[in-house]
Amino acid sequence: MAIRPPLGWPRILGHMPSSSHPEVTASGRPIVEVAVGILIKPDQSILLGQRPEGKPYAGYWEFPGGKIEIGETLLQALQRELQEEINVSINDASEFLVIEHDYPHAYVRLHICLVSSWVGEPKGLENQALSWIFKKDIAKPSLEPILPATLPILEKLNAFLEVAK
Ligand SMILES: Nc1nc2c([nH]c(=O)n2[C@@H]2O[C@H](COP(=O)(O)OP(=O)(O)OP(=O)(O)O)[C@@H](O)[C@H]2O)c(=O)[nH]1
Repeated sequence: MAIRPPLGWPRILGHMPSSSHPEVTASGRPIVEVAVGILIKPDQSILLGQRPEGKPYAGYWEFPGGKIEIGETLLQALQRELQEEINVSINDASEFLVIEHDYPHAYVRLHICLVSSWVGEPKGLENQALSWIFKKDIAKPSLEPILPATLPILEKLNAFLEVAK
């Protein structure tokens, strides 16, 4: 099955959301733009990683990714983060979803992309644990705890994969 976003979705991988003046929320909090990658195998299992020590929510499970740096496009940020965190290189990705979440430490906007092709075997380069989740467990993985903003992504991915069957 080809993994691609629903028809009509904007192609934003070349979009450069960061600038030296980040967007702010109505209450004045800067919006932190984040590139997030869902590695998905042909059998539709997906990769989660555990947040390393020293970061907010250390030990929580999340998708690989991180903040988009000034001057980077979404795809460039995703390529850099996946290389730095899990040692895989990618040429392309498909936009899947954008969600925002208000954490005590930051207000984040997550640009979530599906990645169905990569080079290299994923390996936690920041000493973080990695785990493949089978398709049947995507809606409710047994891994705990999971980042609050990552849970709705798993639900939406599960629904998307069901429809795309
Ligand atoms: N990578 C990733 N970040 C997520 C997910 N869900 C979620 O809420 N986030 C939030 O998005 C932000 C990502 O920032 P990060 O701290 O991982 O970024 P980074 O790797 O650039 O870290 P650094 O600033 O230490 O270099 C965090 O506030 C994190 O809580 C997810 O599934 N994956």
